[in-house]
Order: sequence, then structure tokens, then C-alpha cells
Amino acid sequence: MVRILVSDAMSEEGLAPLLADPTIEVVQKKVNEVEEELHQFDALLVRSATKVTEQLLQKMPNLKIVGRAGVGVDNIDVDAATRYGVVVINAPNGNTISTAEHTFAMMASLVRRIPQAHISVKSREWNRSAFVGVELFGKHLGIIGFGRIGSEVAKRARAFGMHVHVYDPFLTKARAEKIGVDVCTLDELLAQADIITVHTPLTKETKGLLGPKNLAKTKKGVYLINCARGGIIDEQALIPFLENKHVAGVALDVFEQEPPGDHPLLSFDNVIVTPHLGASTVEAQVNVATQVAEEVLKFLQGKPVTSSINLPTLSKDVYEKIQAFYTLARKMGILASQYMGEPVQEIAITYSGSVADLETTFITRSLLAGFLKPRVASTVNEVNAAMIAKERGIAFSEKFSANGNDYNNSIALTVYGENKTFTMKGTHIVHYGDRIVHFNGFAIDFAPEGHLLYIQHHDKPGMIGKVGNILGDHQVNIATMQVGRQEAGGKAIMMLSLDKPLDDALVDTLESIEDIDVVKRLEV
Ligand SMILES: NC(=O)C1=CN([C@@H]2O[C@H](COP(=O)(O)OP(=O)(O)OC[C@H]3O[C@@H](n4cnc5c(N)ncnc54)[C@H](O)[C@@H]3O)[C@@H](O)[C@H]2O)C=CC1
Ligand SMILES: O=C(O)CCC(=O)C(=O)O
Repeated sequence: MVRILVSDAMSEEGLAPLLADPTIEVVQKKVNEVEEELHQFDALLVRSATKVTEQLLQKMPNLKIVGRAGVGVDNIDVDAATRYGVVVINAPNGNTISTAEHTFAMMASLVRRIPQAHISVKSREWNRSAFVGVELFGKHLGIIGFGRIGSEVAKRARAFGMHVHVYDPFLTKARAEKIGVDVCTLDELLAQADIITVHTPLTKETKGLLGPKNLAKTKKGVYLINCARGGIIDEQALIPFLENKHVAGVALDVFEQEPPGDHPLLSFDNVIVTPHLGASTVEAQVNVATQVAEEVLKFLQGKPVTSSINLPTLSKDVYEKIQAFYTLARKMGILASQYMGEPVQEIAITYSGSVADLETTFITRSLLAGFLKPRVASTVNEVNAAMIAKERGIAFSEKFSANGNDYNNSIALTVYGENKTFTMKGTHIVHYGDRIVHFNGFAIDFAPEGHLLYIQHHDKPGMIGKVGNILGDHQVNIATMQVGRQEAGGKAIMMLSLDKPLDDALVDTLESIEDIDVVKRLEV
């Protein structure tokens, strides 16, 4: 039974695909209410309240996936999750419209002073002259961050007759032209905008983006809106600009610390606030919960996920095409690691033929995961394989060749170790399966499966018989045997597939045969 912990409030309608699955148990409780059971959960679904820290991940050794029902993953230690091999996914567009609409609601409220007027009338006052606002029509709106939400805000602004200026260093010219917005530098935006709204993630670059220096570059009487992440507008820096009336008003849905407590900004009459409500609509909550539930379900069924933060994203089509190579690469990694049995510095991979045209990132990660698995005590999978390889000083590279050299497709690898270099080539043949066609410099043809025994020897009459007799005497059945040699009378190999693994004593016996140089057990 798969166990999923849903630790923040989430729409039941959205969670329906998980709740309906009889193989899944969904527990809707806060983390601190299930302290004793944390080690049992396979998946964790959160909004922004649960902090997915390294400490929490350590208490959840069975965890495979964290699903964030929303966009921002700043409540999740994604680096730690990656190290622990835990996939992190989000629901990137389920709450876009709601947040864009909330931004607009904040904008209209800000310039028409609706919250202040509301409080006044509720206090039994009728003071119409105190609440004169300004129109949005004809005003210049500066949008910082032109992704999903920023671009939806722009559409609405244009419908209101506003001039829209956009600053986003990652926005391509083609996309800006298609949407028809004025793309400018940050300084140009600050100088022109009557209203500035931020829609970036909170990163090293965006933290304090609207701080003392940039606030000083804004127009006198500017309005500011933050419905993205607390800290993009520097809260402390705002105070003098509000005191000297350079900033006419501020609308905040998000804060550096949430809840903000007794924050000095809350005492300004022209600062209007909501408690992180951008995504709080019925529709958005159903959307994000549905998106994340469907993705988690797909992941648990071994299907590709499309909104992962720490895995390459694959479409179903691409996933289907690479699946065979993904498995072949995993087996090749396992074989290479066991054969080498020593520290390695580099793994060079060459994809040839039809596989060279595919999305190989995932295949390479699979190969690395296979390679590292016998060497790493903790979980290693395609999420953390590249990171673990790096941490262990193992460089890896990919090369591509259109020519498959006798094979429709092939994956070749060269592993550079401290004392030796190892090469191997594998191919996947439809209706036949995975085959290793070169091993350690020898042409051969075997299926990388089960209990394998690699023997390197001198090419002499009677060698096969000697090995066969010893195995037979010890009741070890040989399922298949492939042989290869470099030249008659030179170095040769046998690759045997056995019905059971060999014990150490039998390996020693085989090694003691004259003219046998190497005996290696390989388990795939
Ligand atoms: N208040 C709320 O309840 C909600 C808040 N959010 C937040 O809104 C923000 C935007 O979300 P989306 O539009 O979905 O994200 P997105 O990823 O679609 O867009 C972000 C944009 O910011 C741009 N950007 C990144 N660094 C930048 C920089 N240094 N300067 C200018 N632009 C930069 C990116 O190029 C991208 O176009 C995020 O912080 C998200 O967490 C999202 C949903 C709900
Ligand atoms: O879960 C929520 O309501 C917060 C949404 C949010 O901030 C996000 O999706 O980034």
C-alpha cells in the first residue's frame, strides 16, 4: 500500500484521483501529528505552510516525491531533496489566473483606496472627499518578471487602457513582440512607471530588487504591488519612502516573514495588505490540487512527470521512446561499476544511431545511477545521480554520433579508473531486448541480466571444459555462455549466465586455474 501524507489544507475535489485509488492510503494531517509514522510515507503533498527541511526529509527515508500544490517552492529545501533522491514537483499554472486577478484587485483597491473607504463606512462615517483616487486608464504599469502571472496581468492592464512596460532579463524578444509589450531595462521601467508590480521568484538576484537604490529611481507618487514573494520589495527600505510620500501606496499579499506580526508597515494608512491570498480561490485550489495529485499518481505508477523541479521534464511520447535505453543504460552502469571495482575519475558516454536523436539527459542519469548504486549507501536514482557523481569527483560527458556502426542504436562507454580503463557497448534490439556487444575490448553478445560470470583467460583448448566441470561439480547450472577473443591463441573471455550466484570459494577455485587471469561475478 502506498502512503501519501497531505500536510496542508487541500481541495478534496483536487485530491479525488488519489482518494479513489484503493492501492493508496491518503493521510490528511500535519507533520507534527504523525511524527511517529513519518518514515512510512512514500509521498508528501504540501502548500506553503509545511516547511520541507532537510531535517524533515531525514525523518522520511521512504519518501520518493514531494508535491507542491502551487508555484513557489521556497518552503522546500530542493537541494536537500535532490541529494536524498526525492523528486520535487509543483503545480505551475493552476493558480496563475487567480493570482493575476488578485494583483488586479489589489491594484484597483490601492489607487481607489477601497479598503480604507470600506473601514471608514463600517465605522459609520461618510467621508467622500477623503477617498479620492486616480484612474488606471492611461497610466504606465511596470511589470517586473514576465512569466505566467506577469503576462496575465499585462493582458488585463491593456484591457484597462494602461501602457505596459516589462522588465525580465530572460524574456526573449520574439515572445515580447508576440505579446506586444514594451520591453525595457529596469532603470527605464523605474523611471516611467506610475504603478510597479513584481512577479518574479524570490532568488539571490530578486531579493531586495526594489531596495533603497532602485526605489530612489522611481517616479514620485509611484504605487507598488507585491503579490509574488515577500522580500522582492525590501520592506525596511519602503518605510522612509512612505514617510516622505515619495511612494503613494503599497499593496502587499506576501511578506518577508509570514505572518508579519506587528510589522511597522502595517501602521501606514496607504499600505494595504492581504494574508497571502493570491491563489486562494476555489478554482485555483481545485486546479493545483488536481495537477499535483495527477502528477504524483503518474510518478507512483512509474510514468513521466511533467512539472518536476529537480528532474528533466519529459513528455509521454519522449518517455516512451527513451524507456528501453533508460533500462539498458542502467544495466550498463551496474556492470561497469562492478567490473571496475575501484575509484573512477571519468565516465565518457557516446550515443550512436537512433538513440543519439533522443533526450539523453535522462538516459545518462540512469546510467550514472546504475554505476553509483553499488557504491553509495544512500538512495541513488536519476534525481540525484548527477549530483552524487559530481560530489564524488566523477566527471561524465556525452558524445553523439549519427552513425550506429553496425547497430541501429548503441550506447558506448569508457570508464577511466585509477588503475584501468574499461569499455563497453550495448544496444537495444526491438523484440529481442538489451544486448552487450562489446565488453572490455572484446566483441561478444550477451543479455545484461541475472547472475553473470566474467572470465578472462588465454585462448587454449579445454578452457571451457575446465570451467564447465568445476561449476557442474558444485551444482551450478550454466544458462548461457558467450565467448569472445581478440585473436586465436591470444586473450579470450567467457561470459556465463548462471542459475545462481557463485560463492567466494568457487571464485577462488576458478581463479586458481592456470591460464585464467580474471574472474568476476556481475549481478544485474
Ligand atoms: N501570492 C500568491 O499566492 C502566489 C504567488 N506566486 C508567486 O508569483 C511569482 C511569479 O509566478 P509565475 O508567474 O507563475 O512564475 P514564472 O516562473 O512563470 O515567472 C517568473 C518570471 O520572472 C522572471 N525573472 C526571474 N528572475 C528575474 C529577475 N532577476 N528580474 C526580472 N525578472 C526575473 C523569469 O524570467 C520569469 O519570466 C512567483 O514568485 C510565485 O511564487 C505564484 C502563485 C500564487
Ligand atoms: O498555497 C498557496 O496558497 C500559496 C500559493 C503560492 O504562493 C504559490 O503558488 O507560489
